[in-house]
Amino acid sequence: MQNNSNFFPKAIITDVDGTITDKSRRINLDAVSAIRTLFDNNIPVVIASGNTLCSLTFLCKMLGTDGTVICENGGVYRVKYEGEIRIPGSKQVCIEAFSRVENYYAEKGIELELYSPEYRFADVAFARNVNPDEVREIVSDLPVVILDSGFAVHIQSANSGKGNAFGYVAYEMGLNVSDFVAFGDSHNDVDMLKRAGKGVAVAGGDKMAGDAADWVSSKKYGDGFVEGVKRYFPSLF
Ligand SMILES: O=C(O)COP(=O)(O)O
Ligand SMILES: [Mg+2]
Repeated sequence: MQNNSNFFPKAIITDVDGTITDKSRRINLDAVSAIRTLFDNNIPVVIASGNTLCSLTFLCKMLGTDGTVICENGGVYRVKYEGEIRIPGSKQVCIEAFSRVENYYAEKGIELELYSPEYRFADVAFARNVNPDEVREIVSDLPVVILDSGFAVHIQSANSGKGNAFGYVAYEMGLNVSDFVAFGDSHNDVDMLKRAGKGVAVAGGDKMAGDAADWVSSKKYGDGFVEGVKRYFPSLF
């Protein structure tokens, strides 16, 4: 994190759900417009989410970015559409951990709903009908981390968070993480918010994101994202 007031960011990295969407995952149209303004002014926009590569590729096409994405919370990343798909995460350890979690809850009569398992290369994501802290406890001896995006619980292999992939992506782009403003709303954004030159947490998100950020917007979700973009790129608006 940088604290100097002479901070001139060269790029942004942003979370999706809860940051450029509202709580029901409807995209904020002013956020779309702000992303387009940035990109059209040669400010790279990296999309970093717990979502899958195929859904984020489609989102990038619609937004009009160059396709640079961090997916599955850092389990997968790619620089530009034509870049190689890189998979620092290990799905096998996540599947093993999930099977333990699934059995634990099955004994209590609770079924876990997987999210798009057929499209995931690296992590396991499921519905938040159980407590993420309890899930963490169940697999505490395994080489996995449990992330809570506020929209899903994710099982990741250790060292495959958004923050790690952020470092790799920035390097491939010829930038430093300190050149970026990062935007997020949740626990799964914490390492990314801390690594960036400036971290912005949008209002309405969880406390951990707010604590990790340099600045918290006064407006919620996508409106907070736009507020942050205008704050750090005033000359473009
Ligand atoms: O996939 C999720 O759990 C939510 O994704 P996010 O990282 O864009 O908030
Ligand atoms: Mg989010």
